[in-house]
Amino acid sequence: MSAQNLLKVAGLQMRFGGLLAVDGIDFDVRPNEVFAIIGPNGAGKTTVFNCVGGFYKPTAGDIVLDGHAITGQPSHMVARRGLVRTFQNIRLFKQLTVLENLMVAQHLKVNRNMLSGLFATPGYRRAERAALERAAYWLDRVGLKNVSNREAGTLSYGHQRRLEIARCMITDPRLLMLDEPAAGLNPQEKIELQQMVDGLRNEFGISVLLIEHDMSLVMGVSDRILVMEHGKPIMIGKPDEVRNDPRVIKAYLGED
Ligand SMILES: Nc1ncnc2c1ncn2[C@@H]1O[C@H](COP(=O)(O)OP(=O)(O)OP(=O)(O)O)[C@@H](O)[C@H]1O
Repeated sequence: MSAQNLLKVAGLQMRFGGLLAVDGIDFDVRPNEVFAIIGPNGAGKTTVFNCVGGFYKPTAGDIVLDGHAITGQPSHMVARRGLVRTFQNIRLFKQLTVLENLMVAQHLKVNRNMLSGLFATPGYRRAERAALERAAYWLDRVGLKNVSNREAGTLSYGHQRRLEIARCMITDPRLLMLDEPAAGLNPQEKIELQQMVDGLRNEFGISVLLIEHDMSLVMGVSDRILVMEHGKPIMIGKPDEVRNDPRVIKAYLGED
């Protein structure tokens, strides 16, 4: 891997029948960087996310994570390489408790040996204890300690978003992909979300790839931003460059 990038996307294209939803998208995400993708509705942001995260197989292009080609690999494979994501429509195990959601996330990663689980070997019990400790740490870290035994589906929207992020972070990712994390949050929750993203990046050295419509969050948290329109790139730049670029203003406001 080049020290310059953790994720490299080149010539990405995704066609749905006659529709070119994404075409000619190139960008990289550097270590410890928050990189956002913005653009009007239907610009192709989610499609890029789904290609990078292993949910779609792109029609063309290359996706390289940490020096490994992951183009077209399924999401569980890219997750093993340290790329995890949240969803626009939150996807938790709603009938499980908050704590159970964090335990399940770890079992997918560490406990692949069913026999040791069945016979509760010392190694299994040790791993289970460690998993509980990690869950307790993350509950505390995202402010959900007091609701650890509540069913996830009964939490407020803001708390469900935090749990989704904790569930990603507990797997030790290198790249955290957040799909419209501010959707449905109130102004105070948005401020807390921005602080959380910033804090996670600083403390754990992760990179963050973000899709978001809330401009104050995007401008406040991102190092660089890719602006898309009709599946194509308009520009990549720092928040100030993007904010003042006439092409971006035109894409959002349309032509008179
Ligand atoms: N599975 C699919 N099958 C067919 N067309 C699709 C599919 N997914 C997305 N599209 C189309 O691709 C285009 C880009 O959609 P996409 O959801 O990626 O945009 P977006 O920028 O994420 O939009 P939004 O901000 O509204 O979420 C749209 O025209 C959409 O209708």
